[in-house]
Amino acid sequence: MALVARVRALLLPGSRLRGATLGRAANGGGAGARRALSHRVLVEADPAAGVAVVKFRNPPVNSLSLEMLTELGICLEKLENDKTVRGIVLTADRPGIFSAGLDLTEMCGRNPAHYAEFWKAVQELWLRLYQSNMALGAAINGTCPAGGCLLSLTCDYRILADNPKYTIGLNETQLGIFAPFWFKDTMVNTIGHRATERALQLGLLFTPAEALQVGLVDQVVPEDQVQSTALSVMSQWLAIPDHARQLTKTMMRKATVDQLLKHREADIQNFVSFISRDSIQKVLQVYLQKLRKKNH
Ligand SMILES: CCCCC/C=C\C/C=C\CCC/C=C/C(=O)SCCNC(=O)CCNC(=O)[C@H](O)C(C)(C)COP(=O)(O)OP(=O)(O)OC[C@H]1O[C@@H](n2cnc3c(N)ncnc32)[C@H](O)[C@@H]1OP(=O)(O)O
Repeated sequence: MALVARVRALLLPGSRLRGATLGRAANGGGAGARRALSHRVLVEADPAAGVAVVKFRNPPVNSLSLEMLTELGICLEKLENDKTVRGIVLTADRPGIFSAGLDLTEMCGRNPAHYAEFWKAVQELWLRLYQSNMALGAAINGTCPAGGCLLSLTCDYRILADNPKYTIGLNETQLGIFAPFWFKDTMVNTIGHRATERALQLGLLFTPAEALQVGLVDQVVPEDQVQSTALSVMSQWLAIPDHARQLTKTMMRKATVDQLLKHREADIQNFVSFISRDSIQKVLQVYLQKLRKKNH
């Protein structure tokens, strides 16, 4: 059975995320707040506010492995079907690393079928987030490179913790790979063409001050206020009638979404043949070894 189907089977039947019946929170949250948990994602829902906080908990670095992409996708699907939820805030369960981006071990030393399955899952999560009818906010409480940055860019707004260690950007070229067209389009839609061209060619990771200046994030706040600020900004988004906000969002994002939908299969094939090249495998392995050497 493909991994997506396996995780789905694991999560759906007896899952604590099943249906709309999330458990009541043991602590924290408003009256009636509910808490649910899959292996890698914690959901804290506050039906009174109409908001769910989705927390990444995939140690050590919240990398987007196939399992993580799948679990996150299933959680989002459930929340989208929950009539009490109108907005979602994405954040890391533990401050320090929002997400280290795509899991490099999924792109190294595997076979073409695995690369295709992985890339399809990346596309699916992006499509789910970028087309979501929910208002989406990112409470970025840690470093946020590459795929982590992409996740935050799918949201309607971004709040970043004021810590110079928490850099954000699409740094793919620094690894010797590059951001595909729909990563690029998502950034262009946020900060414009020229700033994206510079950021992507140089693989820039922006400090909070730089990210604010270029418009990659909307607000930089003290570290202990990231989630509360994201929730308070969410109340502004939810003050707008849903249908009007959703139609506007669709109008703004449709052309970008359509590009990927139109070229989805070709994009998978391009990824597989690019990532399978010996030269690309070599640079990824060297990069991973460098990361690992730090710790051994
Ligand atoms: C011609 C047609 C072409 C068509 C083209 C189509 C597609 C284009 C091709 C490819 C597109 C790919 C797009 C890729 C997107 C990505 O997201 S790539 C991932 C980029 N991420 C990074 O560069 C971040 C790397 N990590 C770090 O910089 C640091 O780990 C950190 C996040 C700053 C955290 O630092 P620290 O707290 O010090 O933790 P460690 O560095 O010690 O890491 C702990 C362990 O975690 C492992 N790890 C870190 N990041 C990743 C990762 N992304 N994936 C997998 N594993 C990761 C690290 O190796 C450590 O492991 P050990 O415990 O030492 O074994």
